[in-house]
Amino acid sequence: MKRKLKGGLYAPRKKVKVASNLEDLPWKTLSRPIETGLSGDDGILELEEVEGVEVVYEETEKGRVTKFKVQPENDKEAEAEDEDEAEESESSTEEEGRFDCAFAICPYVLVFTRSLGESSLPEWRPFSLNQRVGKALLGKQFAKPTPIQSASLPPALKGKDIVGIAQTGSGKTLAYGLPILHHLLSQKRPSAKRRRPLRALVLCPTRELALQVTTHLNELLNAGNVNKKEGRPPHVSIAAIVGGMSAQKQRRIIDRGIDVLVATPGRLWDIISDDDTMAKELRNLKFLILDEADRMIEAGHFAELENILRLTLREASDEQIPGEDRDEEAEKQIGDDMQTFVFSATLSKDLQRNLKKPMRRKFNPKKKQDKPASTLDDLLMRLDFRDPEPEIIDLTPEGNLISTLQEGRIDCLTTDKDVYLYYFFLRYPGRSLVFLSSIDGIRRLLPLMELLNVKAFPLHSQLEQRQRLKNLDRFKNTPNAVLLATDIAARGLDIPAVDHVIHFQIPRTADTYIHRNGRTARANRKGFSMLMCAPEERRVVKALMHSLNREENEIQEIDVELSMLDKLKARVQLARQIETAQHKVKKNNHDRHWMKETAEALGVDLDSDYLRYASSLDEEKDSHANRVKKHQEGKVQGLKQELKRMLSTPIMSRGVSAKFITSGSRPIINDLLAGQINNDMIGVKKAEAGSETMKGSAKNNKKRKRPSEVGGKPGGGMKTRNAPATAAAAAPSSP
Ligand SMILES: Nc1ncnc2c1ncn2[C@@H]1O[C@H](COP(=O)(O)OP(=O)(O)OP(=O)(O)O)[C@@H](O)[C@H]1O
Repeated sequence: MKRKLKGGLYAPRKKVKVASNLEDLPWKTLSRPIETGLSGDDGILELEEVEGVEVVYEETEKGRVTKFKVQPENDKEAEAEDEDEAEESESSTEEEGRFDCAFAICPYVLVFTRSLGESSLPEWRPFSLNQRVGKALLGKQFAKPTPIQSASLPPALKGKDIVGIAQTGSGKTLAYGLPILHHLLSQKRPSAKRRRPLRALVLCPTRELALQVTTHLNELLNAGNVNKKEGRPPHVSIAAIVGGMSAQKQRRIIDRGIDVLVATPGRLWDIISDDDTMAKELRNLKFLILDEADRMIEAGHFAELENILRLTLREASDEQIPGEDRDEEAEKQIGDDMQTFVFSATLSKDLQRNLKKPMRRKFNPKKKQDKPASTLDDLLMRLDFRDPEPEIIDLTPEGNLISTLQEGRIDCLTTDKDVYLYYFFLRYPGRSLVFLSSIDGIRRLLPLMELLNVKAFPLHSQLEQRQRLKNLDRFKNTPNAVLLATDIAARGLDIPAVDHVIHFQIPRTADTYIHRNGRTARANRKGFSMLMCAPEERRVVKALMHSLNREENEIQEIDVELSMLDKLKARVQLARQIETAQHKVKKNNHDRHWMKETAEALGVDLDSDYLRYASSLDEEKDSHANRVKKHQEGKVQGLKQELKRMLSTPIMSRGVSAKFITSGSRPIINDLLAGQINNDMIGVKKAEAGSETMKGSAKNNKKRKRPSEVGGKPGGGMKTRNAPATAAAAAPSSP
C-alpha cells in the first residue's frame, strides 16, 4: 500500500533522502527525565527520537517494502499542520505491520523507544505485542504475563479461538483484553469524522463485572498514556452497557461509535431490539468474548444471550431483526475472521472435551429441529467458532485450590452464626466479604452489625444500581470493612485486598464455592476463606467437598477462644434487642400512616369523608400512641446506652489482668511491648486468619467442645440445642 497524500505537502521535494534502513535515519538521543519513569538503567539502552521522516509503503513481488523519506528541515512545520488530514486520507481498516504501524500513525514526530518491550519488559517480548500495549503494561508495572496470559496470547494473536479456564484472580481479563488492544492499537487512530465500527463485544454476567472490565481495560490504556491525544479522538474507545443505568445515555455513547463494548446481555438485547445499526455491527465483529459464561446462564440471561449470539453466526444472514430491512452489503461481510474467546474459572471437563470434537453441533436457524439451547454446554456447543479446533487452555489447579488461599471452618448452630461472625471480625481485622444465600439474611444482619460498630455495606440485586456501586466503592475504600453480599458478588469482581471470604451460608455448588473464594487471594496475594457450617448444613458440605474431589474433613476448624465468645454474645443479644425495639417503633409509625403513604405513593387522592374519619380517630389514638412511642423510644435509647458502654469496654481473655499486666495467668506485657496486642480482645495476639493453629489435630479435637456445648455454663453462654435455621438460612436463594 502506498500512502495517499494530499496537496503539495508530500509532493516530491528537493534533496529528499530515501533510507531503507532504520539506522540511517537522523536519530537524536533524548534525555530521560525522572517523571517519564524511564530514567533508570532498567534495561533501556537509549531513548531516541526522529523527526521529519515520511514513511512510504511499496508493494513489490516480494511483499511490502517500507521506505523512509527524510525531509528537509523547513518542510516539517507545514506537515505538522496537516497531520490530521494526512491521517484521514489513509486507508483506515487494514491492520498494518507491528513496526510499520508506529511510523504510519505519526511519521514525522516520532518517539520510538527502541528498547521498550524488548529490554524493559523482557518477559512480554516473545509475544511481539504492539509497542503501545508494551507502554501500557509498563505503565501498569505488569512486569510479566500471568500463566493464563502466557498461554493464551500466542494462539489469540495468531487468530485462533480460545476457551480459557484458569483460577480466579489469575488475570483472565487481560488474557482476552490484550489481543483486542493489540489489534486495535495496531490500527490507525480512528478519525473524529467517521463513526467507528464496533470491533469487540465482551459479554459479562453482572453489571459490576461489566463495569469492572471496562475500567480495567481503560486503566491499562491510560497507564501507558497511549490512548488520548490532545484534541484527537481516543485511539481505542471502550464503553459499558449495563442495566440499572440511564439507557438514553448509553444509547448516545453507542451512537458516537465505540470499538469495544462490554455489556450484560439483558440491557444489550434491549438496545439491539430497537437499534438496527448495532445489530448489523454485531455481525461484523472481530472479537466476541464470553466472560464467566457459566454464570450468565445461571443468572437467567439465557434467552437474551442466545439472541445476541445468533447475530454473530455466519448463517445469521438468514436471521432477521424485527423490522430490519435486509442489507445485502452487510450480509456479505459477516465476519469470517471473528475470534471467539470464552473464559471462566469453572468449565466442566466434559464440555471442554465436547468442544474439541470436530463434529460440534452448529446452530442452524433454518433447521426447525434446532431447539433453543438450555444449558451452558448446549449454548457453547452452538457457538459459531470460526476455528475448527478452538484452543482449549485449562490451567485449573488440582482440586481447584489456589496456592495462596487458606481455608478454615467454624461448626456452630445457625442461631450462633452472628456471634461467631462478630468474633471473627474482631479477632481477625481485615476486609471481609460475607456471602449469604438470601437478601432477607442481609437485611437482618446489616443493622445488627451496624449497631456493633462493624462497618458493613450490603450488595444485592434489590438495591439500585447507583447504591450497589456506591457500596462497592465504600467497601473498597474503608479499612476493615465488611460487604454482606449475595452471589451477585461471587463472580469476577476484582476488589483490591479482600482478606477474607466468609460463607455465612454454604454455597450450593462447587462452582459457587470456587468463585466466591476467588474474591480473595487474587493475583498471588494471600487470602482466607471460612465456611460457617451449621449441623443441618453438614450434608451440603459433604456433597460440596465430594464434587470438589476433596476429603470431607479436609477443611479444618479454626480455633475459637470460647471465653471471649461468651462476652461477645452478650453484645450481640443486646444489639438484637435494640433492633427488635427499633423495628417496633418503625412498624407502629408505619401502621398509623400507611393509608396516607400508600395513597401518596400511588398518586391517589383519598376520599374527604375518609380523611375526616381518619383524623378524628387519629386524634383519639394520638395521645395514646404518642405515649407508647415515647416509651419505646426511651427503651431503645436506654438499650443503646448500655450497648455503647459494653462496646467501649475491651473484651478480656480469661486470666488477663488489666491492672497488673505483668501478672495473672496470662501476662500481656510482652505482647504490649511488641505491639502485638489485639485492641479489641485483650489477651490474644494480633493475628492473621489462618496463621494460628487450626483445630485439626487429634489432640485438639479431644479438647474441642461440640457446638452444642459452646458457652457451657447453665443458663448462660451459647444455646445448647440445635435451634431451627434462621429466616436467613431457610429462605430461598435470591441473589
Ligand atoms: N500480568 C499481570 N501482572 C500483574 N497483575 C496482573 C497482571 N494481569 C492482571 N493483573 C491483575 O490481577 C488482578 C486479577 O485479574 P482479573 O480480574 O483479570 O482476574 P480473573 O482471572 O478474571 O479473575 P476472576 O475469575 O475472579 O474473574 C487484577 O487486579 C489485575 O489488575
